Amino acid sequence: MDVNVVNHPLVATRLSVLRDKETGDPEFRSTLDELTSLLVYEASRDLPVRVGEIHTPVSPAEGYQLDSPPLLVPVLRAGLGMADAARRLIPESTMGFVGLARDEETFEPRAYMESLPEDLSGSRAIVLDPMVATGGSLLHSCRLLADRGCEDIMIVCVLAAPEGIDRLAESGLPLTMVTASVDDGLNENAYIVPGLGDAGDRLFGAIRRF
Ligand SMILES: O=P(O)(O)OC[C@H]1O[C@H](OP(=O)(O)OP(=O)(O)O)[C@H](O)[C@@H]1O
Ligand SMILES: O=c1cc[nH]c(=O)[nH]1
Ligand SMILES: [Mg+2]
Repeated sequence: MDVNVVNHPLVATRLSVLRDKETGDPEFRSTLDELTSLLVYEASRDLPVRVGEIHTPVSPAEGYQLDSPPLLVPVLRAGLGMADAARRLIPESTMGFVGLARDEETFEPRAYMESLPEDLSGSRAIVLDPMVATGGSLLHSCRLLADRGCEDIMIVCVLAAPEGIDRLAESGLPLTMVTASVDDGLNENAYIVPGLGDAGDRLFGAIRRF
């Protein structure tokens, strides 16, 4: 699996704000929004374009449109914190949703929602989730897309653990990844180290679900 770790001063500074435990929830939300714009800019670099003629006020010129814009798929909850920025950057996109909550004893994802097009034959998708820890949640999400025929799945995340990357790479699914950092690994609670804590809780508050 191709993993693009975006090496850029603006990415590094925003990631540091997200990592800092002193960063409050409103700043966490706005900084994740900014960082997502930078990551999606990178992720969309190779999207195919169609060339046609447009007219400036002065003369004809070459114009470009995205050819088959991607399906954006935020993984609830935390991926919702990336959804607005991604859609702002690619307004031609459509959006589907997957809802998962990791069982904090087994570390396996529990699915509670999916809203995706039935047929994704030949299409591409950009999956949004700030955290790839064990990789279980992203594996589940990407399988849903591949089972519908999606042939090109790009994961855009903020942090990925090597364990999660290995699991995704071994899946045989058509995946690539854009991330701000590959961190050291997982602790005994399967949290990313050094990480940034629980992204969903920092965006939306801690709630007990099961
Ligand atoms: O790689 P994994 O080990 O599966 O862990 C990563 C998942 O955990 C977090 O979501 P969580 O389950 O906490 O749900 P939330 O976004 O609603 O908080 C995160 O946003 C990922 O979806
Ligand atoms: O470090 C982690 C691991 C899973 N989910 C998170 O939000 N953070
Ligand atoms: Mg969470």
